[in-house]
Amino acid sequence: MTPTQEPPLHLVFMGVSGSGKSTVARAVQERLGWAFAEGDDFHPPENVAKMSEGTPLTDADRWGWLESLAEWAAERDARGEPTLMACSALRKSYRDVLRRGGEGTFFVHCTGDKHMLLDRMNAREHFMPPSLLESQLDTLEPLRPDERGMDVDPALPPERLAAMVLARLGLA
Ligand SMILES: Nc1ncnc2c1ncn2[C@@H]1O[C@H](COP(=O)(O)OP(=O)(O)OP(=O)(O)O)[C@@H](O)[C@H]1O
Ligand SMILES: O=C(O)[C@H](O)[C@@H](O)[C@H](O)[C@H](O)CO
Repeated sequence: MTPTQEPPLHLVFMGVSGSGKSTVARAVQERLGWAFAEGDDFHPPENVAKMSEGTPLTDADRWGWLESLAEWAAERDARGEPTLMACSALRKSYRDVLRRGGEGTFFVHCTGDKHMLLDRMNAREHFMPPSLLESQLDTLEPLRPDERGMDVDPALPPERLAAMVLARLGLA
C-alpha cells in the first residue's frame, strides 16, 4: 500500500489588531523556518490609508486582500510547502476564503484582555490607531467548534505560545 501523504500545514495566526498574531507567528517562524506572510503587507494602499485615518475596513475592502493571501498559500500548497501567516481573519466568511489556501489550514486565534491589547497598541508605532480596536472586536467571530484551530492567550510570553502551538500540532 502507498503511504498517504498529509497535506502541508498552513498556520494562520488570527485575531484583532494588537492581539499579538504577528509576534507569535514570528516566534513560530524562528522555530520552523517556514515561509511567512504578514497580512498587513498584502493590503492595497487604499486600505492602509483608510485604517490610518481611523476608518474601519468594510467586507468589500477585505475580499481582494483575503484572496491575495489565500493565493499566496495555495501557490506554496501546490508545491507541497507549509506556510505561516498573520491575518486578522475576523469573520468565519473571511476564514472560508483563507481555507482555499490548502486543506491543511489551521487557525491560531490570539484572544486576550481588551485593556491589555489597548495598552500594547498605545505603546507601539503602527498605522492602526488604537481607536479601531472597538470595531475590530465588534466584527470578530471567534472560531467555531467545526473550524480547525486553537485559542491562545497573548498575556503569555511569545516563546511559550509558540511552544504550545508546536505541541498541539505534534511539531515540538
Ligand atoms: N505575547 C506577548 N507578550 C508581550 N508583548 C506582546 C506579545 N504579543 C504581542 N506583544 C506586543 O504587543 C504589540 C502588538 O503585537 P503584534 O504587532 O504582534 O499584534 P498584531 O495582532 O499583529 O497587530 P496588528 O494586526 O495590528 O498588526 C506589539 O508591540 C508586541 O510587541
Ligand atoms: O481586517 C482588518 O480590519 C485588518 O486586517 C486589520 O485587522 C489590520 O490589517 C491589522 O490588524 C492592523 O495591523
